[in-house]
Amino acid sequence: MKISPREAAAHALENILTFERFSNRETGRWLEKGWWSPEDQRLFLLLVYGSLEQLLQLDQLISAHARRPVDKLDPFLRGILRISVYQLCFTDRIPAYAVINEAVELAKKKKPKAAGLVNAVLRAITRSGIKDKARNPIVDDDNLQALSLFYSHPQWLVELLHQDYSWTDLKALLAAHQQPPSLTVRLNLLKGKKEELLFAISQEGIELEPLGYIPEAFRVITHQGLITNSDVYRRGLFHIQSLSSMMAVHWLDPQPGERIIDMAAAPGGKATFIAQRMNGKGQVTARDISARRIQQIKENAQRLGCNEIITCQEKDGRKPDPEMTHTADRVLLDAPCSSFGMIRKKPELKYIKNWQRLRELPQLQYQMLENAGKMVRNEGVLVYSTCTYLHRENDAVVERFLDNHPNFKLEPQMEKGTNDFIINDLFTEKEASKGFIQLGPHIHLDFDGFFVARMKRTD
Ligand SMILES: C[S@@+](CC[C@H](N)C(=O)[O-])C[C@H]1O[C@@H](n2cnc3c(N)ncnc32)[C@H](O)[C@@H]1O
Repeated sequence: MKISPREAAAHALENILTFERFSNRETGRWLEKGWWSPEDQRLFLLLVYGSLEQLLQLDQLISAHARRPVDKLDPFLRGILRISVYQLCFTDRIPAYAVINEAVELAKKKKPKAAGLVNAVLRAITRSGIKDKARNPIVDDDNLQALSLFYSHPQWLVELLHQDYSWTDLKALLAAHQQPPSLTVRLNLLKGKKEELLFAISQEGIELEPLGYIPEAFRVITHQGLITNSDVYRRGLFHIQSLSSMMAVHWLDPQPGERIIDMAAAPGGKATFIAQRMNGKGQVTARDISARRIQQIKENAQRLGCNEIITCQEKDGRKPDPEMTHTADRVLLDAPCSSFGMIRKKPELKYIKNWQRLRELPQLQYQMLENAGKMVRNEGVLVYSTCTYLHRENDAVVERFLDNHPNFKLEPQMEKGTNDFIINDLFTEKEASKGFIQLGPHIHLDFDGFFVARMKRTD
């Protein structure tokens, strides 16, 4: 039965936070029902993503006014309160009385006895004049607790980031996480010339603008409904991909006819771009530990028309693979990581609670990098990337690998020549000449947080 965008947002929020569903999948699931007008779809997304972005502030207000911790509230009521407080404190377009009425009606539908509590909490928050306080930047500097609350990042995460970032950079980073991310796509030049693809895509009401850094990269300006439901998407004319992801493939610099191994390839964003950069000629081995996610590589490769040169293999990258020793021209290890660089797109990542996994990541990454290195031929290239900011998962892993393998050296790919377009627009030549780069949305606006290092083997 069709429900309103507000009711769906309350459910979606709780599914994401309680059952740890990814926000993109959960919101996609609701949008696919095709229930709402474009305006209502936007409202739904605003309520889900806005509430996730500001969750800690919202919860603090709710707990204070409900006189009990949010986690003691019924999940659906909690969802209603969260999206309503978000509207009261962080949006201007809906008057307070309308927000409160809607919330009370929703509560009555499922939990009639709790409608009074919802009404009382929301009225008290409205009367408290909290709106301006919630939005004003904190004046009080260097206070971890204040930063944590204001930017809605748990204190442990702020502390973790502060181990690697100065106060100024930390604040800029947290603030950048509150900004909406760009939706970027990669044109699939295996399916036609750039102009032909752009024309076909525009015919379906999807407006794109070029992004100077990478020739295949475009920002989506307007589109109707779910972009993945469009015919041009289904026909594989483009792939939704972050600029950072595309850049990692440019750093790898795959060439037609080569043999490339992608060690952690699912869902295949980079593997399919590698195949595209090779003009569909050569051999890409796309491996992953997850059989379910390998299926996604296959679907993407099929849709993008590069399935003939991509071979999928279910493989644990921690285990050595003697048969493949020295066989690859280039190996990409886009390692499993804490993914904090994706917070703008998946704000729920801020609230993860799997500490054990976080602690184990550097060792997992190192083990996989060791095995990746063994597969590279002499004079071949090894690229290590992650979508996180933490030194211990990035430079520290690479440094340890280089210390133990003197036959590998960092290689500055960004020399004058092949990849000038990236240097000119994004990095200074000095930055680009180090052989690795840490990207962050506080400096490189359109990019997700990302790390890439390029190494060359010389025996
Ligand atoms: C960052 S994602 C890869 C994204 C992919 N390169 C792309 O561009 O679409 C990391 C991947 O590592 C895989 N993974 C995790 N542990 C692994 C292991 N021990 N061996 C191989 N793959 C692993 C995960 O299943 C996940 O698909």
